[in-house]
Amino acid sequence: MSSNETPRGPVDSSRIPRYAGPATFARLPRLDEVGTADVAVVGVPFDSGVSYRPGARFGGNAIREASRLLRPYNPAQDASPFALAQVADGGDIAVNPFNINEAVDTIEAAADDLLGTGARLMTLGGDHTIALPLLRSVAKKHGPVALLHFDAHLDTWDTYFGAEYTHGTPFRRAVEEGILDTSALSHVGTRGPLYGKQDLTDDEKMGFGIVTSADVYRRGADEVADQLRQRIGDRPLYISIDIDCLDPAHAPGTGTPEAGGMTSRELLEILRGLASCNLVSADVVEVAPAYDHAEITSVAASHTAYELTTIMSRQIAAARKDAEAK
Ligand SMILES: N=C(N)NCCCC(=O)O
Ligand SMILES: [Zn+2]
Ligand SMILES: [Zn+2]
Repeated sequence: MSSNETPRGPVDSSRIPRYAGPATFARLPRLDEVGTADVAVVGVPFDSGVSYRPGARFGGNAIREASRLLRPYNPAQDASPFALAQVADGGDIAVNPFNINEAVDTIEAAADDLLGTGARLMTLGGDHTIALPLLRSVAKKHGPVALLHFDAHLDTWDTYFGAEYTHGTPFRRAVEEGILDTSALSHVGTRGPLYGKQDLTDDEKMGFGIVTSADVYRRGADEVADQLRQRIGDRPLYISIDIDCLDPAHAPGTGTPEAGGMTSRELLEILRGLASCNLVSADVVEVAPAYDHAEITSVAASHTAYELTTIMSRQIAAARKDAEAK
């Protein structure tokens, strides 16, 4: 979208019932309807990398369905994200469910194409395996990126059944490949049993700092966001959100649930506290609707993606304004 075009926003829910018609994220136009977008929301229906309950391949569409109730003005960030920039639903990246290596390559190539148009990506998973090809693509464009990883799990394990590409291993691969800025890596919401203490030592050696879910509870969202912001500075930032960072009470619909997690309020508040960071792309993964109830998980995921797209839209609009002033 050039600066003098008005973005095409969501369907007006005061005229067309929000439950009518096919679901796109937040009832936004499809990418093919607008040509190019500043932020492309893309589904990745892939869950062949999971170690426990399957079903995250249906996550993206569940999030789209739950996002019908999102409204165009976000008071928490005082912004109308879909008016500030063109946000559009790019549909799904169709990947091979029987061949993980091929799926990983397909995701990377599709992300290259989308990022090549100048869009930032808001990806809806899918299991956490998909973060690796997305990070590869983002790093090709921006160089090694800062990573903020919200998750109950570390996802820096080495292999499962000898497999390198799984939902428990994306960030170890990413560190090995040199696509992350190891001076700004953080896990948030970490908790639950590990295989051994070595998991933590390995993780620390890779450069990760950990904010546990208990830390979030004790210190509060604002203080946690302040600390993260300082660590990230103005580096290009990728945010990866495994919905199991939330307590199973807030996100039952996921494949590897762990007790003692963050509330959805804490997650949303931390994200809002990061609004000044240079967010280049993000994902929300591990929504498995078969274990969900009353769309609890997909509603939380849709609001999470809404905050993330709001951050991106605000930055795009601010950058445009700066460029125009010059
Ligand atoms: N990324 C997610 N959701 N889970 C990783 C858990 C890996 C394990 O079963 O040890
Ligand atoms: Zn997890
Ligand atoms: Zn994960």
